[in-house]
Amino acid sequence: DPIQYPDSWGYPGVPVSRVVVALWLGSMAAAEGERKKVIIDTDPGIDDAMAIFVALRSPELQLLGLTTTFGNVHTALATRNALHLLEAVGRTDIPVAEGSHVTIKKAAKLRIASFVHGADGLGNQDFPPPAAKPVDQSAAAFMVEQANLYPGQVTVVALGPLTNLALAIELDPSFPKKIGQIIILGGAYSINGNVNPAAEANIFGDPDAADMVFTCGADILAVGLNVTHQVVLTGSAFCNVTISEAPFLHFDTSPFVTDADREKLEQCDSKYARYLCKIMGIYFDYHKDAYFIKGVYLHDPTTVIAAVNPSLLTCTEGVVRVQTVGITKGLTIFDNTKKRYGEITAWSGMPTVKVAVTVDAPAVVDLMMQRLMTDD
Ligand SMILES: O=c1[nH]cnc2c1ncn2[C@@H]1O[C@H](CO)[C@@H](O)[C@H]1O
Repeated sequence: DPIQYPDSWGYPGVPVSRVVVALWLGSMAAAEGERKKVIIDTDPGIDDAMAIFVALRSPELQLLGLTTTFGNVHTALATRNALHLLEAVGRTDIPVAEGSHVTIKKAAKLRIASFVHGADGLGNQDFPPPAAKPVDQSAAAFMVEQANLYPGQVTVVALGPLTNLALAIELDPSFPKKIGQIIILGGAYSINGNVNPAAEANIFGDPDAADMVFTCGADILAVGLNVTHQVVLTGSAFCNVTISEAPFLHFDTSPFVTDADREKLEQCDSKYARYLCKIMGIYFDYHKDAYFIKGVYLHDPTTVIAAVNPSLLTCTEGVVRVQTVGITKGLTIFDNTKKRYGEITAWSGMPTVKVAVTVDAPAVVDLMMQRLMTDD
């Protein structure tokens, strides 16, 4: 039966049936359903902490869970840190599933980047152990379960080595078709790596797993150092650069920067910014030592933002294979598929992936700052 709306609703005197109301409510529900369901596979990690907070603060995303891996820290510590980060911002409603402690080939000797993030992965802050525990399910099993629960709708944002995703593919060969998208922070496309001139850290961490994932046929977007090295959170205050380093500086040498992003974070009072400012120092020190810059690369937040607002990046499409042995172990080689080679290659007939080529870096930094500088 018709409902009479008040004039102020813009339906003067027009009876609107309950069907219309039902449709309207239905579309509200659809809008809720349109939040992108995301699993973040992570090895926290200072920029992982930033990325997880950006995800938590983004209404475009629904964080289904965190899965943990090795890389910046060992997996057990990654799990502890993931639980701790959720606890620090009051989001213990989000499950954490622990991932593999070894590479896909069961190698236990891992390359851990504690020199980038501190021995505890979070700036050596001596945080107390979290009260919560991970769920009783492996990271790979959690990914497979969620992909089956919401076929075609789940995005995995992979911020560490790709072992858990490779295990998910082994566990369920239909996983690549059921997962909506995989956004990978990994590789260095036509530029040097950060472990050595050939390799980026996440791919170097488990090149065999990476090659499996890149060739699995899923909808994949790879965000490499060629993109993330353009996205810099600028640092504040005095920069201790000696004159001998000056020829290598990418940025100006003026000792004081007053409008730096770090300073803005320090001056605001959100719980996210407060937490991050506590742990960020060592990440800044590392960038000063390694790259001679007054700022830090936003690898992980940029990758989460590729899920939040894909229009901030452009990409190309082709086949990516990973070198798994030798001095170029971890090298990602992209075939643009524009040439028909005279012989069959390791790239021939392989599924294509998308590789990010440009980024609106100021917009990515702005979006991250916006999300982190306000509370819920
Ligand atoms: O020099 C490095 N060596 C190892 N890992 C690094 C380095 N710089 C950053 N990351 C970490 O690895 C990912 C990007 O490759 C990021 O997650 C970052 O935290």
